Amino acid sequence: MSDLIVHGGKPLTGRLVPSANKNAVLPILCATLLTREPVRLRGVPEITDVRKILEIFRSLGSRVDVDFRAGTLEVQHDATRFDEREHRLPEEMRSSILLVPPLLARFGVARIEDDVKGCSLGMREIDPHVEVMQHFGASVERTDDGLVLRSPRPLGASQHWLDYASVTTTENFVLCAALASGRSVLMNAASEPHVQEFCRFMQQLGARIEGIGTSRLEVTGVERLGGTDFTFAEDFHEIVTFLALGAITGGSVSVRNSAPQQFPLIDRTFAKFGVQVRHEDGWSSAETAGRLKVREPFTRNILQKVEAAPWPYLPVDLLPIFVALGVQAEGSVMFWNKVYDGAMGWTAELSKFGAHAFLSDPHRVITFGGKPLVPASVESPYIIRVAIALLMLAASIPGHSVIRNAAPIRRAHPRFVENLVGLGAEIEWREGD
Ligand SMILES: CC(=O)N[C@H]1[C@@H](OP(=O)(O)OP(=O)(O)OC[C@H]2O[C@@H](n3ccc(=O)[nH]c3=O)[C@H](O)[C@@H]2O)O[C@H](CO)[C@@H](O)[C@@H]1O
Ligand SMILES: C=C(OP(=O)(O)O)C(=O)O
Repeated sequence: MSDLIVHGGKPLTGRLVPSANKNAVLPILCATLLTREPVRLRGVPEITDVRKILEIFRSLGSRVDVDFRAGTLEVQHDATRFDEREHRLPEEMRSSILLVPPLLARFGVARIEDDVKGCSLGMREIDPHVEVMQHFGASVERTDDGLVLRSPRPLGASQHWLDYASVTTTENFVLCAALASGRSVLMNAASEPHVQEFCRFMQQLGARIEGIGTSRLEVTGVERLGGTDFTFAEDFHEIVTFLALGAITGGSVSVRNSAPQQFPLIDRTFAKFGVQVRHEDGWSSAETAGRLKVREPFTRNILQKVEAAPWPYLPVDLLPIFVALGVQAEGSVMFWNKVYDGAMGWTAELSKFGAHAFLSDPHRVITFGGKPLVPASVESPYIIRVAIALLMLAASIPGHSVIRNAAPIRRAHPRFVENLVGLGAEIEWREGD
């Protein structure tokens, strides 16, 4: 178990360059398996999920040359082989499922393990993925510990309309369609910044994709994909995290941000807690005039609210970070997670800090913020941004707090503790059983 020990109450101040977005890096890594040509990636973060994917690449016989200090990765899958009886996809990460289309395209066979669940946010379905593979011509067989899929090569083109705008299902559709024979169309496609970044990478490999950033993606299959040299963009999750850490501790953090056009709704959400975000010359910063305070709506008798849903709504993964602001801000806010049915239960843990948060149903929680808080020892569920939300509160409360089981942070944020120490935090990892 990895715990975070925090001596809170210090304002965090300074400038930071964020890392790449795990949810762009992982599908892009999986996509490299579609080509036999060398691919060079820059800005590769040293996070556990990346290590797991590189490990499976090595075990498949691919060439992997990574330098995490420089952030560069050279990968080539020319001598790669896959045996469904021998190889297992990485566990405890959702992105494992993104290895399935490249395996089908290259070897005509793939496995989906029972454990491709990722963060414990509630039900994480595999049916939409299986349906996509079936539309492209795959057959599916259930085994004791997962599914085995087999498909013709090349895959046939597909016209498909998703039940909902699923991030990884959209990416899997594009991965299948890139080398399929003919024109494939996906309706109700996801359009998150990481989905767009992934599609741009696919274009660099030579994939023919139209409609990036919209809910209709059209992909015309090509015979083969080439190599490329690609630099990852900055992670909006990490930008928001550091801005929020500055605001909640009464400090001021500036974060490099090359895509402020993605931020208008995020900025308005910060403003609901009295935090003003500014974007200038490629940097974003957050300022608070005095205490955090919830902005009262003009409509009488309603609560201020933050709604999270598929893009272009506020991303659900950011919700815990705003819940932490809600706990510290004077006033009440309703948080509404429209995606997951089990992502809010962790808020019971907030009472250990002396906070008042009420779980109204599996999707909604109300914070009654601005109460005096005390340091505490709290337990994080296996949810990356919840570990961060608990840490934000610990950092804002004077005294000694412990976030038990904070290791999920390492799935997405490289050098997280080092970065916070650089901003003036007193925080360290404690490794235990
Ligand atoms: C590796 C990766 O990229 N993971 C992200 C990806 O996961 P992932 O692609 O697994 O998430 P999906 O978009 O498929 O949504 C997750 C679950 O939410 C439910 N659902 C979702 C949308 C909807 O309109 N209705 C609905 O019921 C479904 O049960 C679904 O299984 O997107 C999620 C939603 O942004 C993020 O939390 C994850 O961090
Ligand atoms: C929930 C997340 O990741 P995953 O889907 O891999 O669990 C996340 O990145 O916040």
